[in-house]
Amino acid sequence: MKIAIFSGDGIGSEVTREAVRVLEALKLPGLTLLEGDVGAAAYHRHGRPLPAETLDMARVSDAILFGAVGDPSCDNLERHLRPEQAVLGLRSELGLFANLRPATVFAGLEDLSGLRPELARAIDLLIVRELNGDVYFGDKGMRETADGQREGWDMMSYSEGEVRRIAHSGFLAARKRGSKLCSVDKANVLETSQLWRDVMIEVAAEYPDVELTHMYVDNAAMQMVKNPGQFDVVVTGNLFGDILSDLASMCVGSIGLLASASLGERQTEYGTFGLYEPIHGSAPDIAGLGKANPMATILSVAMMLRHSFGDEDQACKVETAVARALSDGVRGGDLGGDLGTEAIGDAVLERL
Ligand SMILES: NC(=O)c1ccc[n+]([C@@H]2O[C@H](COP(=O)([O-])OP(=O)(O)OC[C@H]3O[C@@H](n4cnc5c(N)ncnc54)[C@H](O)[C@@H]3O)[C@@H](O)[C@H]2O)c1
Ligand SMILES: CC(C)[C@H](C(=O)O)[C@@H](O)C(=O)O
Ligand SMILES: [Mg+2]
Repeated sequence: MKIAIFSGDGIGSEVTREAVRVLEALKLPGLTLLEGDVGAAAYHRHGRPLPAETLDMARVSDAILFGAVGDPSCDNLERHLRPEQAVLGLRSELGLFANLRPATVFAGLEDLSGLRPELARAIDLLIVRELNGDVYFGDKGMRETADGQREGWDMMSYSEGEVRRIAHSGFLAARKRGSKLCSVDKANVLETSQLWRDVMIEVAAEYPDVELTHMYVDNAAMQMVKNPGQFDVVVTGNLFGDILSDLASMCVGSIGLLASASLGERQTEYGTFGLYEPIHGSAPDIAGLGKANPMATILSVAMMLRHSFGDEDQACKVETAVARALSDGVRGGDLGGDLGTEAIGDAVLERL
């Protein structure tokens, strides 16, 4: 089994290093790790954030472990050269349209949530975020209006087929959990969302065992803080899912804890091909200081074991080691403690 490691920029390489230590400690038979350049690192070395060699490496791998991309020094480059294009390019080139972002409160962390402990305790939700469409991938540009002002524009759209396939991902995920699916949109204002809602209702007919509800995204943000325990699976578009998942992360305590899996249709001999990454970014404010919490990336390895290698036992082993570390009081700066990235990695490894 081949895993491509794309650690990227900022804390990306720091957190990925710890996740790779965990992966190696599992001694999976026939494991081969490949390393590729992405993001600002790739731009400086190859002139592009997603070099052809990296994409080729992704294509011959069974799964990808991704750190993070983004560097303030690149924020004024032409858009196609910016580091973020690496992760966007991998998602679209590899057809990884279903992004699973689970958010659950770990025992002992209720007091560290941004919410009151009694609200936080009930959080056990999964955001299913569409990843290949929406305003992210529409035409965009800068132009000049008739009265000589600069105008930025981005086209938002979803085709019926794009909504249908993520609807199935949402319903199937709900069926494996509490059978409740909340579709989040902005159908009161956007045609893109009206189509989204119509298609969700059509697909619901195939899943009579799953309860489908709808919520506008502004209300969903409010409800996530008011009563997050009401959510089981949330299915939503690319932009709303991006925002709601960062919100959910603080409801469970820290963005340093939220893992993700990005899946498509490709099957390998081991399972579903996927890209696994923490939901956070390259955190330039703490990059190079050894302060980042690597748990989100380590938990992404667990998701990889589950989805791409069908190894539920090893996935649970990794998740249990992280949960034990947290219940034993292992805390990085993001959770009010003072342990560094490597010490947190050590703590998880000791509990594997
Ligand atoms: N998938 C990705 O590669 C990805 C995701 C999000 C943002 N980004 C990029 O990352 C760069 C920085 O973005 P941002 O600052 O908006 O978001 P960010 O997620 O990088 O950081 C937000 C805040 O959370 C903190 N934080 C994030 N991860 C942490 C961790 N593991 N441990 C402790 N603290 C952590 C940071 O220090 C910062 O204060 C930008 O270039 C952005 O485009 C990349
Ligand atoms: C870096 C950026 C393109 C990315 C996104 O918006 O999808 C990030 O915020 C994420 O959540 O993975
Ligand atoms: Mg994001």
